Amino acid sequence: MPAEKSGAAKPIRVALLGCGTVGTEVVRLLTDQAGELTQRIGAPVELAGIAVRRLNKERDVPKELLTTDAAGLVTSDDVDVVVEVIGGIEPTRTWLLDALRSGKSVVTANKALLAEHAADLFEAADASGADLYFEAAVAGAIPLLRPLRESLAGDRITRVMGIVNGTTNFILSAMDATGAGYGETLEEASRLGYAEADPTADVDGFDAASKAAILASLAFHTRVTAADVHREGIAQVSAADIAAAKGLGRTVKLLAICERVVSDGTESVAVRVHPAMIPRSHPLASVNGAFNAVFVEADAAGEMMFYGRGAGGAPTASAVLGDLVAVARNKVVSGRGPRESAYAALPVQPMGNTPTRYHISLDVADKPGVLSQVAAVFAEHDVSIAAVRQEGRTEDASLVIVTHAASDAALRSTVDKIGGLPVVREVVSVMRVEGAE
Ligand SMILES: NC(=O)C1=CN([C@@H]2O[C@H](COP(=O)(O)OP(=O)(O)OC[C@H]3O[C@@H](n4cnc5c(N)ncnc54)[C@H](O)[C@@H]3O)[C@@H](O)[C@H]2O)C=CC1
Ligand SMILES: N[C@@H](CC=O)C(=O)O
Ligand code: NA
Repeated sequence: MPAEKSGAAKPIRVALLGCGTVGTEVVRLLTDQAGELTQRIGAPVELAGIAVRRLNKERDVPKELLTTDAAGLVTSDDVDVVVEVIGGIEPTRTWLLDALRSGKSVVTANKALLAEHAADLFEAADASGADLYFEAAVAGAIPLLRPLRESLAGDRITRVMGIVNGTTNFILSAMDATGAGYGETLEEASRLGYAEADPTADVDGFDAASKAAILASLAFHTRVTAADVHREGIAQVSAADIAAAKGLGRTVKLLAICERVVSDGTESVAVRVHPAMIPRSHPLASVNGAFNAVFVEADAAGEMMFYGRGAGGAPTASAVLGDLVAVARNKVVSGRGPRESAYAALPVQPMGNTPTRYHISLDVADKPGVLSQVAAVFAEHDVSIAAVRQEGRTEDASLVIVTHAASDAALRSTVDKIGGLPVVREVVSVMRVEGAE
């Protein structure tokens, strides 16, 4: 009789690395749902140990499981699966490679590690036949990586675009809704467990860039690392930018955009993270707080939207537990989940070549000929103007310009040259524009 039907299946022994915001919730869910998980997996799941940095910190987890010997735990014969919720590159990379090489399946929420070292980790997993799952690493609780790796594996994905960082979305939403300050909102995001241990990873766009690299790799069957992603954070987004967006019926969001590009018959990928103005009528405009939402476009399936909680202890632990059930089920039937799929080996297009649209808000001298001087700079760079609005008949006139799509390099040079015109007092706001009017 198969082990899962006999009721005497060997327990799946789990090593947990890290017991912070996410780790504590993983322990809680594992404990609260132990009976149901056994039914779903066909074997009980048991915690073999929890690796922490300090043993004496107050935590609501079984004290007898705590250890500071993570290296010993991950290769212990008593462990079948390693769940990593520490974060960072080292020493977690070494521990996870050791675990995979010794045949233990790995579940991790660590996007920074995956975005830099996926190739090594998958290679180690292949060498021993272990599983590597990481649903929590992108868009927290939202099932997104499993759909890309499995459900859409028969289709051709052309674009993945969305909001993948809860902390910055929390900050931008508050700035837009109440005019709240940047610093106080970031503190609140950290208190709620959304921000990374070093929140500059969130605000400077590193976290979203790691997630974009993972999404592009899975969607396009290629290898994209964080270093391949054009990255801009939200530190430069000012109250003036938010006000300018509002004036145009738009709002500002930090977007991750992964696209397949075909030029002269050659295929490449473009992967970028930057703030952008989107119309308030756009579905992403109503994604607020720590929520995430991601659009996926595929040739046969068309457009899909994935929406839910992108950060926080319990939502992230939900994704970790889903992966744990998957790898435990595979262990029970001696099966394996999907391996790395990077056969396409597509080049990454530089940001300068990527077509984008800009919103530019200028403080100009209101005298005859200003508009024509500004328009001449656009023409010189082959950038076509979609809309112009001039306001004020005093010394403090403002000129708001929205362009049609042009290469990002041409738009950047246009802005630089305009900023140097004597009639332009200040370039008040420059931001990319996404989404149809
Ligand atoms: N908090 C969230 O909303 C989400 C977090 N993640 C990822 O989950 C991972 C964990 O995040 P959080 O729980 O929020 O972080 P956290 O900072 O609350 O927890 C990490 C824990 O690891 C411990 N730790 C650090 N170095 C250690 C070492 N050498 N040995 C043992 N323990 C060590 C820390 O003391 C801390 O308790 C990170 O990779 C993060 O990017 C992913 C999605 C959402
Ligand atoms: N710091 C991240 C946590 C989830 O990945 C975020 O804010 O989205
Ligand atoms: Na997810």
